[in-house]
Amino acid sequence: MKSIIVKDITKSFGSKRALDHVSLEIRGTFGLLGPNGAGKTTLMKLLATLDIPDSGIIRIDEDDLSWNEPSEVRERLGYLPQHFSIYRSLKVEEVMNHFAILKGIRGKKVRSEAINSILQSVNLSEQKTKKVKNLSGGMLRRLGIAQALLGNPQIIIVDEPTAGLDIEERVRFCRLLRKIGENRIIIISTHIVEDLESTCDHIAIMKEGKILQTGTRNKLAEMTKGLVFEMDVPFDSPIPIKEEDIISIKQLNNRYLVRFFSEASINNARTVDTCLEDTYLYITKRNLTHV
Ligand SMILES: Nc1ncnc2c1ncn2[C@@H]1O[C@H](COP(=O)(O)OP(=O)(O)OP(=O)(O)O)[C@@H](O)[C@H]1O
Repeated sequence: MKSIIVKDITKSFGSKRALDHVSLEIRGTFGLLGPNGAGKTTLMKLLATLDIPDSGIIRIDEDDLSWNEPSEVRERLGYLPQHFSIYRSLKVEEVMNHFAILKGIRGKKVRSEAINSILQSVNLSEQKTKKVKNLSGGMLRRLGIAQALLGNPQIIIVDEPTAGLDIEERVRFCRLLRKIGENRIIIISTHIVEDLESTCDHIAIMKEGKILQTGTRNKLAEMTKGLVFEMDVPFDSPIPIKEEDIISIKQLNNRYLVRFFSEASINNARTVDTCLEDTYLYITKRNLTHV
C-alpha cells in the first residue's frame, strides 16, 4: 500500500468547523501535529471509519479502496484511540483474546499464536497474566497498540500516543511505534513535537481545522533556517526579545540562554541549527502556510 489520499475533507459539529477543506497524502510513518482543538482527533476518527465527513473523500491510492466502504477499510486498519480503556479486571491475554475474536481471527490455536507473537513484539509477554488494573501507563499504551496490531493491519492509527506517560515510557513507546511503522502506514497524532522527531518521516502541521504545512521531517525543520537565533543574557538584565518571538529560555549556571525568531540578524546573537519544533512554533504562532 503506497498512500492514503485525503481530498478536500470538511467536517462540522453544529456551527463549529473542525476540519476545513483538508487534503493530504499520507504515507509511511506519518505524524499529524497541532495544538489542542486543531482537528486531529476528528481527522483520526474519520480515518478510522468511526465518523463520516460532511464532504470530501478518503481512499487508498493504488487499489482504489474508498472509505465509502468502511467494512473493507476496517479489515486493513488498527486503531488506538486517545482514551483507550478496557475492563480493568481482565488479564492482558483475555483482553487480547477478546479483541482477536472481534477482529474475526478464528481458531483458538491461531489466536493464541497471534497473541503471543504480538505481545512479544510490544514487550508485554511477561505481563500476559497480569490484570489491566495492575499495568503501568506505558504498559497500558503497549496493550493498546498490541490490540491494534491484531490481524496484521496495513494501516495503524494512533491518537495522542504518549499522553500521560513519563519520559522513559514515552521514549520507549515512540521507539516501538517507529518499529511498527517500518512496513505499514502508521498515522500518529500529537501536540508533542518530540514524539514525532523520533517516529515520523512525513509530517502535517494543522491548526484550527486547516493544514498549514506538510513535508518530510527534515524539510520542515530546515524551513526556519536562518530565522532562529540564540543569545546569552545575564540574570540581572532584561531579555531584549519580544515575547511572541521567544522559542525557549534556558537557565544556565550564570545566565539565560534565549532561543528566538528574528527576520534579521541581531547584535550578540548567533544563528543556530533549526529543528522541527522551531518550524512548528513559527508557523502555528503566525498561522503561516509558507515560511
Ligand atoms: N463531537 C463534537 N461536538 C462538538 N464539537 C466538537 C466535537 N468534536 C470535536 N469538536 C470541536 O472540533 C474542534 C476540533 O477538535 P479535535 O478534538 O478534533 O481537536 P484535536 O486537535 O484532537 O484537539 P485535542 O488535542 O485537544 O484532542 C474543537 O474545537 C472541538 O471542540
